[in-house]
Amino acid sequence: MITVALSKGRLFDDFIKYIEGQGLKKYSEVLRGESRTLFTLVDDVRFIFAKGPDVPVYVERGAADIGIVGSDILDEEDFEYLNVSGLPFGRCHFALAGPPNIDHFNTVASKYINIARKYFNQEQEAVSLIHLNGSVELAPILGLADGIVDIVQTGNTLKDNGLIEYKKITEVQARLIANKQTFYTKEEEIYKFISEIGVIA
Ligand SMILES: Nc1ncnc2c1ncn2[C@@H]1O[C@H](COP(=O)(O)OP(=O)(O)OP(=O)(O)O)[C@@H](O)[C@H]1O
Ligand SMILES: O=P(O)(O)OC[C@H]1O[C@H](OP(=O)(O)OP(=O)(O)O)[C@H](O)[C@@H]1O
Repeated sequence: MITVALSKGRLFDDFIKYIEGQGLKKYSEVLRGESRTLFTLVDDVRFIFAKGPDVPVYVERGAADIGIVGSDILDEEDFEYLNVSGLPFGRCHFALAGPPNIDHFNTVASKYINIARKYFNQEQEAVSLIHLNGSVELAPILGLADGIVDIVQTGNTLKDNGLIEYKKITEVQARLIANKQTFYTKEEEIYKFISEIGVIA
């Protein structure tokens, strides 16, 4: 048996649509179930449903063999895992954003403090960072910060809150990661699953 950690939330819906597109009803029908159970078994594949930032934790420690998670999470924290492949969903990007007419960002709020720090270090800009857990668009509106570093997909959240994008920082997409040991010790089962879902290792 192999264990696959799926991120709950947006990527979960995207993953189901993706495997439906691959004609894999045996997985999608079970995953679409209404139950509150946090794991399910299909043949010899056990799926677990975790919060996005916890997926690499399960994979790093071998509690899961495979994880499907946003690259934003992998870039924000350091984990040990095998980067097997990008997946064709969950595409968005990180941006520096703020109200119009900002000349210089002295303070920036973000849920992704390490990505923001790395970006400003690269730009050689001294910026004071404020960590928030979400709804970061509020920070410049309330004067808590001059701007934000956040994920942008449609751009609607920025627009609806009167903010504009100043700089695209980096692309984000879903990724398939694997545990560094079990990728080899369970090679056959893992290869069967990832080829079934259309990922070439
Ligand atoms: N518009 C988007 N905003 C945020 N994340 C997105 C977006 N589009 C795709 N993603 C991907 O989806 C993942 C987050 O999905 P989720 O629905 O769990 O959001 P969340 O806001 O981080 O979770 P929570 O609501 O539990 O705080 C991200 O890690 C990212 O890879
Ligand atoms: O460009 P858009 O399509 O509008 O998507 C981007 C928005 O979605 C995410 O927020 P989320 O809904 O996850 O809530 P959060 O702010 O609590 O993280 C992200 O932080 C932006 O606010």
